[in-house]
Amino acid sequence: MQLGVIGLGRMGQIVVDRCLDAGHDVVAFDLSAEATAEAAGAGATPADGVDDLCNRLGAEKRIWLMVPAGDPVDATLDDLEPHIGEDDVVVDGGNSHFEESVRRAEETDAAYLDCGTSGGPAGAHLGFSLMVGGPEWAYEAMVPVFDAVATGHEGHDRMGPAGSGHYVKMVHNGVEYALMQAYGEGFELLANGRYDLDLEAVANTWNNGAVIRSWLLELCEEAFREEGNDLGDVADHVAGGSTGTWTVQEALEQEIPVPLIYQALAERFGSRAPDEGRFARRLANRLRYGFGRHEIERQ
Ligand SMILES: NC(=O)C1=CN([C@@H]2O[C@H](COP(=O)(O)OP(=O)(O)OC[C@H]3O[C@@H](n4cnc5c(N)ncnc54)[C@H](O)[C@@H]3O)[C@@H](O)[C@H]2O)C=CC1
Ligand SMILES: O=C(CO)[C@H](O)[C@H](O)COP(=O)(O)O
Repeated sequence: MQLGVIGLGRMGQIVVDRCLDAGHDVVAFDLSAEATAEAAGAGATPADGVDDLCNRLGAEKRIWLMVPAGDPVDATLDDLEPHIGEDDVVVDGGNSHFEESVRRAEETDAAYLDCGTSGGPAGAHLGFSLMVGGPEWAYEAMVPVFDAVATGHEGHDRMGPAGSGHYVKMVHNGVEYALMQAYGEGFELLANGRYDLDLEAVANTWNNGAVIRSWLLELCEEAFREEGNDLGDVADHVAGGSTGTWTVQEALEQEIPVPLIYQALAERFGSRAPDEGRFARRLANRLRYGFGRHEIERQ
């Protein structure tokens, strides 16, 4: 199958690589010529703009957007608009707000799939978990690509109509915040508690059979191994926060209590005050690098 990929950063490059590995033809474009060249080096056909990318795709175009959420998605859709019609499929694999995705699905001539993507750059070899919203026929048309980009056939599913994929991913991120906060608080207590503990060893023991084992806990283990038991110079500052804010806003609107997710979000905002040296926040800062390759802020 032939796929156009627009946005070739940490995540888009993996979409390209995994599609090429699965035998698909990829036409790739990024505003950064360096990123486009990297995709070409992996075997994709480089395009020098959205027009060029579309001209290189045949009929029934299949296009994956992996640009930052917000204006870059709308700008790319504006550029695509003269080239796409009802037989084409556009996938937005970024962290867009679900309501924006509903609007875009209504405004776009092509079938529009909002695709929540989880796994981060570190999941390159394993594949992603994909939560897809939009028309069923378009989802079915993209299955060969989803099979390649996800962990396999079980790694993707259609959640429902337009917006539902990004809605599920938004809630996923809220859960991610709360889990990070829970691990952070536990390790903060252990780091400052009664015993002189090796936290990497604790995390390793928990990861082998404990009820609370998980990938995030494996990333805690990696953080202690690489930064040291006291997390070295990792700062008490947690960036990000938009997807968690959306989750809490939606919970308020639906009158669903989400106190843990709210508290985790509040801790992030609290971390923006002068450095208090909170261990839980320093671990969250380091974990965001672990799963998303978001820059570690250091003291
Ligand atoms: N990093 C992560 O762990 C995850 C990221 N995401 C989402 O995936 C999307 C992409 O994230 P990353 O790859 O991490 O970002 P990134 O910053 O590494 O890459 C974004 C790329 O898009 C390019 N770009 C920006 N505007 C463009 C435009 N108008 N046309 C063409 N290229 C353009 C940039 O030059 C850059 O190469 C975001 O929505 C992000 O929230 C989703 C899941 C996990
Ligand atoms: O989606 C992700 C992980 O699942 C990204 O890493 C995202 O950037 C994390 O959310 P935020 O930036 O709101 O902390």
